[in-house]
Amino acid sequence: MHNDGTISIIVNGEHKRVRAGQTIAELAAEIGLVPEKVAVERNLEVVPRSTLHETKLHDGDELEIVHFVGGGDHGVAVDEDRWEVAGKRFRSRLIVGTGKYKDMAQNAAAVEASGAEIVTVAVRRVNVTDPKAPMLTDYIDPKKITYLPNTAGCFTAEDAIRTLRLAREAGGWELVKLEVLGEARTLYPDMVETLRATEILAKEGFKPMVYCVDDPIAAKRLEDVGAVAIMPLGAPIGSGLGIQNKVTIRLIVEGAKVPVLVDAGVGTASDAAAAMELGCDGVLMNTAIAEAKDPILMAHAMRAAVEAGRLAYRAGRMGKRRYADPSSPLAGLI
Ligand SMILES: CC(=O)[C@@H](O)[C@H](O)COP(=O)(O)O
Repeated sequence: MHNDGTISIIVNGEHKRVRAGQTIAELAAEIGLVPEKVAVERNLEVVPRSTLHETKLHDGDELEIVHFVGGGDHGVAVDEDRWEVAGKRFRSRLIVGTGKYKDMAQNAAAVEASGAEIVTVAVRRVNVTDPKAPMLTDYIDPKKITYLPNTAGCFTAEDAIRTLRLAREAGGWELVKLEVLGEARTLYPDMVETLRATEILAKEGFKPMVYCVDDPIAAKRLEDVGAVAIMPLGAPIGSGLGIQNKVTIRLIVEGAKVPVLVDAGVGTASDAAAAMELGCDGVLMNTAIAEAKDPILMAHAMRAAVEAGRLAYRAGRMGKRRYADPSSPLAGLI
C-alpha cells in the first residue's frame, strides 16, 4: 500500500492506482462498466460474478475486465466512418450506375436498396435536363442523391471535355466522372487522352474523378494533374470478372493521397468486399446490380459487401500461415 492509501494494480494491461479495500465491482463501475455485466479474471483466475461485490483488490493484482457477450455494447462505430471527395463527405462507399436497368423505377429502387448517396449518369445517354421526356431526376431525387455525370461513350479528350462542359452548363455539375475509352472492343481507358482531359478539366475548375487502368504510376500522374479520385478498373466494363489484379490495386491505394474507388468489372458481392478489403475508399458498379436476376436483392447484397469489406479492412486481417495452428492451444493438455 502507498502512503496515500492507494494500491497499484494492472487493469486490462494498464497500470492504475486505486483505493485500498476497493472491490472489483466498484472498480468495474469506475471504469465505466456495469458490474453485473462483466467477466473478470484476476491473476489469470476467473472471479465468479456473484462475488464481485465483496472481492477486494490487492496490491499487485492483474485484472482483465470485459463486458461479456450479451452484456455490453459491442457495436462498432460504423456510422462514424465517412469518406470525402473534393470537400464533400459521404457515408456510403458504394456508387451505382444508371444504365442497363429495365426502367427508371427499377433503377431508383436499386439505388434505394444499395444505400448509395452518389449515382453516376452517362450525360450523353440519360435524360437529366429535358423536362419534355422522362427524366431520371423524377425517380432519383437530386436533392438527396449526388449526381455524378460521366463521359461514357467518349473516345477522345475533346469529346469528354465537350460533354462535361455541356453538363456543367445544364446542371452546374463540377464533380464529374471522366472516362476516355481507347477502343470499343475492350472499353479500356486511353490513358494518354485521359491524362490530357484530366489536366484541362482541372484547370477549368472541374473536380474529375477519373476512370483509369490499374497502374500505380498512371494513378500518380492523374493525381499530379488534378484528379480528385482515382478509379481503376477491376476488370473490363460489364465483364463481371471481379478484381483481376489485387496487387496493383493495393499499390494504387498505398500511393494515393486522393480516394481510390474500384470502377468496373465487379460481378458479385465478394468482388466488392475484396476491393474494400484492399483499402479502397469505395466501389462503383453498374452491370452487377442491373443485370442480376433480382437487381434489388443484389443492391442489398452489394451494400452489405461494401460495408463488410470496409469493416474487415479497418479491423486488420490476421496474418496468413503456411501450416495449421490449433484454435485451442495444445500446451498443458491433460
Ligand atoms: C467506367 C465505366 O463506364 C463504369 O462506370 C461502368 O459503368 C461500370 O462498370 P460495370 O458495369 O462493370 O460495373
